Amino acid sequence: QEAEHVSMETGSKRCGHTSKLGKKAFARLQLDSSSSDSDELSPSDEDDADGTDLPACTPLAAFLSFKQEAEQRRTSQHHLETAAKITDSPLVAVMSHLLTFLEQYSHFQQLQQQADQYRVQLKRHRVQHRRQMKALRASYRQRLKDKKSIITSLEEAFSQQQTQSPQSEVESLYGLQSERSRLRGELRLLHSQLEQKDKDRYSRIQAFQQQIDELKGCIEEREEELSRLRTASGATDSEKRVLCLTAENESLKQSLSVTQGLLQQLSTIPSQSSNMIMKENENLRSRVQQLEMSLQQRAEQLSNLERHSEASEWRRGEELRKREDRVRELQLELDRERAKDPVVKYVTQTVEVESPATLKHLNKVRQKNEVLSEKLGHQNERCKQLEEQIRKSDEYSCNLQHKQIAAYEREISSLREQLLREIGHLEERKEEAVKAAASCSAEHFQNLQDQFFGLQKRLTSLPPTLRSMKTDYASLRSQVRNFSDFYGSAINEAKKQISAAITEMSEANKDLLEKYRKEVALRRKYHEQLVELKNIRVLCRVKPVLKEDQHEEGQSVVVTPDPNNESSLTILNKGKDRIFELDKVFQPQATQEEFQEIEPLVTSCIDGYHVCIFAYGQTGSGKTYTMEGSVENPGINKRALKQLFNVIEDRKDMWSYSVTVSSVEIYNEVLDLLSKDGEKLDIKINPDGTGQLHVPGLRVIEVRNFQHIKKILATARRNRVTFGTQMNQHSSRSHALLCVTVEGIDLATGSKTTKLNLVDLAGSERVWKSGAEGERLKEAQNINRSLLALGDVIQALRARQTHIPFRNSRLTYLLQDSLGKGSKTVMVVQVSALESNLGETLCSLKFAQRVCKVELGPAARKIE
Ligand SMILES: Nc1ncnc2c1ncn2[C@@H]1O[C@H](COP(=O)(O)OP(=O)(O)OP(=O)(O)O)[C@@H](O)[C@H]1O
Repeated sequence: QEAEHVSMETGSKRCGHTSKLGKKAFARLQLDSSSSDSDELSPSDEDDADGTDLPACTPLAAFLSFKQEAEQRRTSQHHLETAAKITDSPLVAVMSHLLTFLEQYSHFQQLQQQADQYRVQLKRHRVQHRRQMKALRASYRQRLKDKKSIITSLEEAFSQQQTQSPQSEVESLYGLQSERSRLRGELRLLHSQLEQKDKDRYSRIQAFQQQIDELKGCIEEREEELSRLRTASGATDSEKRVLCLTAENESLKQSLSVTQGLLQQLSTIPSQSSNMIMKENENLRSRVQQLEMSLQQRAEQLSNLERHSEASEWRRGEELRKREDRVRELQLELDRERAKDPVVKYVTQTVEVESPATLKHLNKVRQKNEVLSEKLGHQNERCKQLEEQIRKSDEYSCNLQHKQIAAYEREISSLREQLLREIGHLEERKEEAVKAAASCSAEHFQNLQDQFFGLQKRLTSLPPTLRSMKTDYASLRSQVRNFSDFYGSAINEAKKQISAAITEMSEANKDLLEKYRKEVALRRKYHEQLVELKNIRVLCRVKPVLKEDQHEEGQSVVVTPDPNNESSLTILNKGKDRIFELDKVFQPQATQEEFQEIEPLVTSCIDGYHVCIFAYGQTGSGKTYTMEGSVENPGINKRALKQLFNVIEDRKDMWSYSVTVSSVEIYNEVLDLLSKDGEKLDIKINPDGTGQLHVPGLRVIEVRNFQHIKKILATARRNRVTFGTQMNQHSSRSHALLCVTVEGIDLATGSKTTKLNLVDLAGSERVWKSGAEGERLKEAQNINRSLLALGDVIQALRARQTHIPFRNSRLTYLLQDSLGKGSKTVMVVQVSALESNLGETLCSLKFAQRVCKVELGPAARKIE
């Protein structure tokens, strides 16, 4: 409860802090934007803004603050989840969830209000943006108009230039220069405007930077607090606070990074636009410079032309003047000569008549006159030529002027076209930039709007859930309030009850244990009495299913030992379960070590009882495995003899024992397994008068120790007849009988002799199944006959007949001592678990049950 209380407190504190932060951000942003925003609202926008007392701020700031709130809400939920994990109680976890939702509810309410305000602000901002865009477009249009007017004025200037004289051209050049200076002034103005814009942008960036610094300060504060709380040891509240603060710091960092990202975006957008404007201005400047240069060139050309025309005019004037002077001179001379004419005529007439000297003079004058007239003709011709030259030069200068003007015109028109293209291009680029900026801002607003709508939807869907959870929470809270008391008292009560029950139980257990011990002792006593009376025990071992046994695929297991009752086994026959009760059933997975049942029998053997252990069962069911075993897993034979030597060792102070061993094989005939000559033997009654059976010629070896007997067993095993059948690859085709005779001399009283027969019978088999033919068939028939005789003996013993047919077979004849009255016998019936062997398994188990019912009577010590 305390944990939840603390988390609630921290949550509310966090809320307060966040709202403070939000307000701070709003105030700051208001400083940036209110001056330009507040006076541009349309009436409809003002209507929208009615009822909200929050200052106007940019949607970006609103969005950031909103995001921050959402992050904090998420982290607070995470803290409560962590708290629930710590307290490790489902009820407290539910409580914490409810608390989270309550906290969220209050957050959502605040957020809803903020969302409304943000929407209004968004609208305002959109209107403002539209206006800004409109103004921008208008300013661009105005500037375009200005440029067009400049071009038209230039055109007019050029057209005037065409009509004007060189003097007027010079004047228009002056006009153009003044136009150029005016344009320069305009450019300067634009530049200053741009600088102003840059300054504004810089101040806005500064404001954002300040905001970021503040956020960083907040984070540092939180981190300090966090480290302070971390140093405080082991307080759960502090840990929670630490977790809360860590999460807050994370969210603050996130919002900081978001703000920085947006700041970068903001800083890049204006710089892009300013870059564009700068570029444009640069282009315009270079264009103006080009124009100026071309104007200057044209002015220079015009002045050159002027100078050239002036010079040619002057030359022409000079030439004309000279010619006029010369014509005048010649005219005067001509006039003078004409004026002299009557005197000469008279003289001539006089000369012709009167004097050869006069005639000579006359000829001279005439010649002179001819020369002069010739000179005059030349002069006239020269005058004509000069006139022609003047006319040509006039024509040339006129052509030159026209051509140059046409070239200028062409140049001007091409320049004008180029300028128009440039302007068109610039206009297009401007339009594109404006469109891109508009689409970008529209997209941005669309995104923001989508986000707001999404959040709004979420907010609208949450309140009903929150309401229901709130009611649940209230009821649970009241329950939880009383829960700790109730829980404590219930636990105390339960503890008391449990301790009482434990004491009661322990007392009852003591009684039960006592009773159980008594029961166990009684059971053991009765069992021993029963064994004493019955003296034949039947053990069953189920062979595990080996790979080589599965000749057919999909064979099912039909033999199942009862896991709860170690003397019962179930056979599934034709869909029905048949239960067999025996003295003990060993599971398929039973190991060789589990055959401790034989240990007391070995001790009985030393104590003077005749003991017989024999294995019976279908061929390949594991008889030899159980009796002999392998080198790694020795069977009953080795274990029994080891036990025998152990007991002898224990009793060596009071008893002196000698152990002899013989081994026979009943394979059609009786054969000695310990001699190599393979001589056939016969069973006879001992002529010593004890009435016991013996086999004359049988090799009997005295055994010194256990190691010695291991070698003897190996020899017997080697000499045994085995062949492969379909049922067993190493089928023992004979009954093997290991006969151990123990002669014990009581060092105090006298001596006694006992026998331990360990018998591995040949397997009962169905001839058709084992595939026996010829010699094997004969063997099988012999085996089956001797086993039949064993069955008859068992039947007779069970029926307590006076005549027991021991002599019907060599096997029963040899086992007469061990199966007869007063002996202790253990039969290990081996069965296969597979369905294919069900028939043999049933036969073996039926035989085992018959043996179970046999009573050999109380065992008798054979003491001499
Ligand atoms: N409990 C067991 N665990 C592992 N292998 C076993 C087990 N019982 C029998 N086998 C294996 O099954 C095979 C047949 O066993 P075994 O020769 O002992 O049968 P058998 O009853 O003596 O047959 P037969 O009567 O034909 O001589 C052997 O290879 C043996 O190792």
